[in-house]
Amino acid sequence: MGEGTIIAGVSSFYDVYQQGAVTRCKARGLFRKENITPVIGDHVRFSDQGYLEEILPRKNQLVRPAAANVDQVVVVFAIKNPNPHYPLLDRFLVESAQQSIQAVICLNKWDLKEDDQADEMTAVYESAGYQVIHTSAYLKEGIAELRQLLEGKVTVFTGPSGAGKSSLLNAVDSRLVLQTGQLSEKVQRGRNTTRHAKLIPLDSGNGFVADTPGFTSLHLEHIPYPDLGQYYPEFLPWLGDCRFTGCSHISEPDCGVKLGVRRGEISAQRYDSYSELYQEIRREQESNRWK
Ligand SMILES: Nc1nc2c(ncn2[C@@H]2O[C@H](COP(=O)(O)OP(=O)(O)OP(=O)(O)O)[C@@H](O)[C@H]2O)c(=O)[nH]1
Ligand SMILES: [Zn+2]
Repeated sequence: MGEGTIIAGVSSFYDVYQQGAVTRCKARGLFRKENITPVIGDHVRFSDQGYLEEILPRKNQLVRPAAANVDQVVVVFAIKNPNPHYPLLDRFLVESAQQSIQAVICLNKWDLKEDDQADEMTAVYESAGYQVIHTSAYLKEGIAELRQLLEGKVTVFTGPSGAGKSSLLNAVDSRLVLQTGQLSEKVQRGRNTTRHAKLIPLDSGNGFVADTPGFTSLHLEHIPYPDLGQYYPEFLPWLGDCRFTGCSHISEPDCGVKLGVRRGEISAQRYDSYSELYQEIRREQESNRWK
């Protein structure tokens, strides 16, 4: 009997990583009957005959990509080319928060910086409680910090297409991208090719990363709209000041969150993106209720 981490899955076979060695295992019918699908990141036990026997309890589960036991999500945005779309960044952050996964923001292409905008954004997100790192895959800046961040953890890279996720992974450890085969796939089949997500073991043998194809939009209608405010960490200290329980922080009087915005403790940009997202998912969920 062995124990390890699933790093890749293709139909009903799974590659299980255990101290540098990979064993290809087959899932038993048992899992299908119980409606359990093994995913990358799963800690599993497998038999000497190469069957998956047991999936150990998951600490969390990410939907896109399907992965379990993720320690952190690194959300990569370029400061230019393409220009950052901050409401989309907020959606990535909300999705991680909802799954109780720590998110770190990586502002890439720092070599293209021309004005103070990226510094201002850094301040907005740092004051909201996020760790923000600055990188340039071109100039190899911030790469040591990024590498350190990955050590000993299971990390999923996400962010819009073209932000530089593959380039950063390549700068951290050239084997990472070679193993995903992504660069060559891109050349052969054009951009945005879909692949199965894989966990790639870091050079040090301690930690894994998964790259994901870039998203250009992210729908969050699975998040109940009354909960949305909980996923903006800078709102939390103000929630106790709302007069009404279940306050939407939009139209009610005596709202703690709005007070935080007036006092300059919550960024107006973050509040506006909250309010827009709230109304969008509320509309969606209310119209579904009558279907
Ligand atoms: N100037 C500059 N360009 C970069 C940097 N990092 C990546 N690029 C360029 O940005 C483009 C997109 O980089 P990728 O690494 O393919 O981006 P990605 O996020 O993996 O994109 P998808 O696979 O589509 O999700 C490429 O042309 C890179 O050469 C950087 O730090 N500075
Ligand atoms: Zn409120």
